[in-house]
Amino acid sequence: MSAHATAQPMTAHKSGPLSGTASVPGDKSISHRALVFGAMAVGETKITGLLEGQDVLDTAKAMRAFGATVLQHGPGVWSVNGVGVGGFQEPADVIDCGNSGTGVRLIMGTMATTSMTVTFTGDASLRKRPMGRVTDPLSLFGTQAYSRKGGRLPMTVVGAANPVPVRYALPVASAQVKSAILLAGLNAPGQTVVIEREPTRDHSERMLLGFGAQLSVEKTSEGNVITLTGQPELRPQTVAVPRDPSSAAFPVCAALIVEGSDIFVPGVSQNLTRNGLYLTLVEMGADIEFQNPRTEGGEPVADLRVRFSDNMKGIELPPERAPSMIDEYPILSVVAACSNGKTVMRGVKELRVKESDRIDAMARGLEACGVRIEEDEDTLIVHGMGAGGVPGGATCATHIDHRIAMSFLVLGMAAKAPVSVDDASPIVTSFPIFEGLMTGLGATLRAGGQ
Ligand SMILES: O=C(O)C1=C[C@@H](OP(=O)(O)O)[C@@H](O)[C@H](O)C1
Ligand SMILES: C=C(OP(=O)(O)O)C(=O)O
Repeated sequence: MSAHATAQPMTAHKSGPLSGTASVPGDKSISHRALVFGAMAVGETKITGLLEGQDVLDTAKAMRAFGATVLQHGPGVWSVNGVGVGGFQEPADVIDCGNSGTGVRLIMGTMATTSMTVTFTGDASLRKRPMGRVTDPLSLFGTQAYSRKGGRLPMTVVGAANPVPVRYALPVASAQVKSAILLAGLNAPGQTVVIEREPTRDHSERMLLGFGAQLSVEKTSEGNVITLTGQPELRPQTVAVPRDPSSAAFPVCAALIVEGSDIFVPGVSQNLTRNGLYLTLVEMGADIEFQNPRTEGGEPVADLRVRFSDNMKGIELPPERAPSMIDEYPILSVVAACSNGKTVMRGVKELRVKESDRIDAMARGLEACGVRIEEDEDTLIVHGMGAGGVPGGATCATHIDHRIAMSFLVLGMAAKAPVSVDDASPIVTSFPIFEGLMTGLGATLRAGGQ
């Protein structure tokens, strides 16, 4: 099942100017949700622009195991014939979510308030990640979970047959935890309330409303108070998945640091819960034009024209921005290395529980490439070496983490000497066309190490 059973080393060489259009695939968060919410609805949900990355394909497989009919009709064009949570069947085998935290946590939420018992597992990366953050609040509904030590997968979840609604204040800023509780709340009679002090990506709230859920969001001094009324089934939808701003980050950042580049990146989300990287890059002095702002698939988007920016400056990022760019810190740290002065990222300890410990992975790889780093549990500081100033010439460990692999390959496009990654195979989880898209812009990526 693992997308990365065999390691695939890859090397990025210093690139000439990048040019052309970078059309990135569909948003991963919205793609997972389209499949899961579609399965929880009764009837046919039609999806266009679905990300066909391994994480999302694993969620499609899981939804089939619960009894939904999930079909691909063409590239990105899918349908889900949902049976509603009430019509879910107990999967006959273990649900393997591969590399995907979003997949496993959302799916736990969907079955937490049913009378089913489901065993979940994942690849070596997912089996290290904490699941207690989801099963603790789910236990308030009456759900039980039996896991390996430390709340790790494999884990068996026994749904609550007679769930009670829940009121829960999130102790960590996590859209996955928020979403799992909301999905469990759908099958609990009465009102389930989730309070988030710091806003996290709001795709579940937006999409659940489209799928006919009764949900309100109130902004209070405690933060966002999200109230959802339990109801037996959702209404099927037509979902047009917008492009993924977290994937767009890679060609955008590559163009900013590769001398002479000038690229066009259409349809990048301007959703305030996702656009922290783009705000940060502008503050650092990036040459990005935001053109043709509009709404696509229910999300505010703009087309980006991005040009090489040889005089970007390091900044201190406001910690409260972290949830809106949580997956973008690895690639930001590459831009920081190619900027002048230091970039200070505080309040980022969540990065330690992603596909890898991303603070450690970026720190070690950047150091190997000649960049000075400071770090503590919750902080990463990168001392910039200016455009074209990073020596490179190292092989960086990716720890089964797609974003670490892509970040170091982008660094190799701008560094003095090639940069290799020990394993590029995890890239298929979120950005299966990364290699073709980047080489199409003019990058030189070669299979194998140095
Ligand atoms: O809800 C989602 O789709 C996601 C939420 C984030 O995780 P957390 O909820 O753990 O912050 C993010 O890192 C992940 O890539 C996708
Ligand atoms: C953290 C990520 O994904 P997930 O939590 O779904 O594995 C990511 O894509 O960067």
